[in-house]
Amino acid sequence: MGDVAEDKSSFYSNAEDYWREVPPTVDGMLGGYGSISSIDISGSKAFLRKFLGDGEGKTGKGRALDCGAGIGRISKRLLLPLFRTVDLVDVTQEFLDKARTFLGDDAKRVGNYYCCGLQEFVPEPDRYDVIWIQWVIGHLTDDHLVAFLRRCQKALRPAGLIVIKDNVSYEGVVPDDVDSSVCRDLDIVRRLVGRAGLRVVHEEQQLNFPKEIYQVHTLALR
Ligand SMILES: C[S@@+](CC[C@H](N)C(=O)[O-])C[C@H]1O[C@@H](n2cnc3c(N)ncnc32)[C@H](O)[C@@H]1O
Repeated sequence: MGDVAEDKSSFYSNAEDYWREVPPTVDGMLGGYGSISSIDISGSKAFLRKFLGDGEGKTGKGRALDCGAGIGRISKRLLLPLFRTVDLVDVTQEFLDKARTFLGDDAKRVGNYYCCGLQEFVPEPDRYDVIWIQWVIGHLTDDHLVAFLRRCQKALRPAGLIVIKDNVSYEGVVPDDVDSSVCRDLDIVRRLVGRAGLRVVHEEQQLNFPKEIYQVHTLALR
């Protein structure tokens, strides 16, 4: 990832400082683009439905993990409607506190709220049917992302699936000094996924997002 994250500790602490100041709202989660949340969720639902079901080789609907969950925007409208139980992990405690009310009645079906950076988080082995990682990989260094994906693979149930949905740059690694993150191009993301020993089993571009923002791609991994 070059120089950007050479000083790893400030790369992470600057991001934590940034997110601590962001309001715990859908708009806050999406950098002022709260209005695209419905399109995002509809696209994700259609993507995930291709894999879920009861037959041989289908992904189960028991338990999902929402990574970099924030206030639970994705848990509320995508994961809790599809899975019996959902765990949330995020580095910002205030967002997880907000999730408890934001998720309403369905908060009953949240198993755990883990306040932890993904660079340190160890999901329990053999636990999840789906591990959803959206708009957060840019906060991890290359090595930490690869290591996290490896731990995620161990945490999957049979026929389980890891999904990365994130911004992709046109070319190379584009740093964002405001929130202390990077945006990688699709080839770089695919290479890191390969280094983690995972295979891309399906890939789509999210359509109908505003033209001025990064392209967003969704990758299903096993
Ligand atoms: C752009 S928001 C996306 C939230 C959610 N995934 C969504 O799409 O609504 C990024 C989230 O990542 C969290 N975050 C930032 N760095 C993190 C890290 N190293 N580990 C875990 N979460 C992190 C922030 O607290 C914030 O909730």
